[in-house]
Amino acid sequence: MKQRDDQRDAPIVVAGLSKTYQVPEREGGFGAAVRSFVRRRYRDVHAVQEVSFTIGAGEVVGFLGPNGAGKTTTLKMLAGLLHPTGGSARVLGYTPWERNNDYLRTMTLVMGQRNRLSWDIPAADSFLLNQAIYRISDEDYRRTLGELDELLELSPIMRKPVRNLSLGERMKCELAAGLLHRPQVLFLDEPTIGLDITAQVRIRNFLQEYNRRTGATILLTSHYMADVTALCERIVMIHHGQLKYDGSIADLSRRIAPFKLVGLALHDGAAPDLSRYGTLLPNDDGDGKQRLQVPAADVAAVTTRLLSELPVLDLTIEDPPIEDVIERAFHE
Ligand SMILES: Nc1ncnc2c1ncn2[C@@H]1O[C@H](COP(=O)(O)OP(=O)(O)OP(=O)(O)O)[C@@H](O)[C@H]1O
Repeated sequence: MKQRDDQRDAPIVVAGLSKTYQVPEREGGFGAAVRSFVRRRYRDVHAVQEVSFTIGAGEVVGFLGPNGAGKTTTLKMLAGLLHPTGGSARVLGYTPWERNNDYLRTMTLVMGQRNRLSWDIPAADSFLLNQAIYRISDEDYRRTLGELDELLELSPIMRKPVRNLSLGERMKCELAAGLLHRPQVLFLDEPTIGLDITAQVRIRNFLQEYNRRTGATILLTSHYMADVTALCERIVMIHHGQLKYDGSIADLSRRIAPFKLVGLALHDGAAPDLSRYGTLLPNDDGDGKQRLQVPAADVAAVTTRLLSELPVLDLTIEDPPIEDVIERAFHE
């Protein structure tokens, strides 16, 4: 069914979305294996439970959660690969799992851990196949490939068989294959997984630029917080399939970790009792500084005292690492 009536509204609207998998269950041993042929028992795995969120046009949102939280299951439902057990979702006005061709031509799902390029042929050949599948005109194909080449530097790599590419080169080609049809909505599942820092930064910069140029809406999962802080102002967090947080990283940080870290280097020989100024943290940064955890509201007063009372060589004020904030939020 074609449903373009609410396209003016938010491109992604998820309401009470749920997915329960039925997993066959049996005990170990030969007897149990035989019995399971006769009567198979199933266990319910509630992978996604009544999750709701709305994503506006052009937003880049980080979708976070620990292993097994239900992120991939949610993305697969939104990409039309899985039917939910409950709730609804509308993406660009379509119900994803109805798999309307117009819908499939306007979104993409790129999974960092799955290959969709053929291993034995050059990516350039898979791109041509995608041109045919998505019915992209020659003119649009040339233009988009040109842009992707400019941003991802594909020319040196797209004519080699995919099996001969490095992980980072393959990921660039995977992204290009997923974007040739210029989707308006991108679901990205760990797009930088396994890449070295340089390649991660490249992909990150590319996604930023793609979003700026095309206004595409992006929902992405990543276990690298640097991806999330660089790309997303907003995060949606799930845990055990349930929505845990939806909002800005800064608000989460203020709520979960309302303190700052004051880094302090003192002149040689000075060894005062720093616990009078805040909570002294183990020094594991290797930068020779001691770190004090200080309530955000007291930072100005505490640093004034430190500077006037101690022989300070260097003093820094830092936000708590985002990894710590997210970790605390999951266990709140
Ligand atoms: N096809 C399946 N059949 C049965 N259970 C599944 C299936 N796919 C996922 N699950 C289970 O559903 C839950 C959510 O899995 P999902 O892959 O969506 O999590 P995730 O947040 O993407 O995790 P990760 O960060 O490890 O990739 C897990 O308990 C997982 O074991």
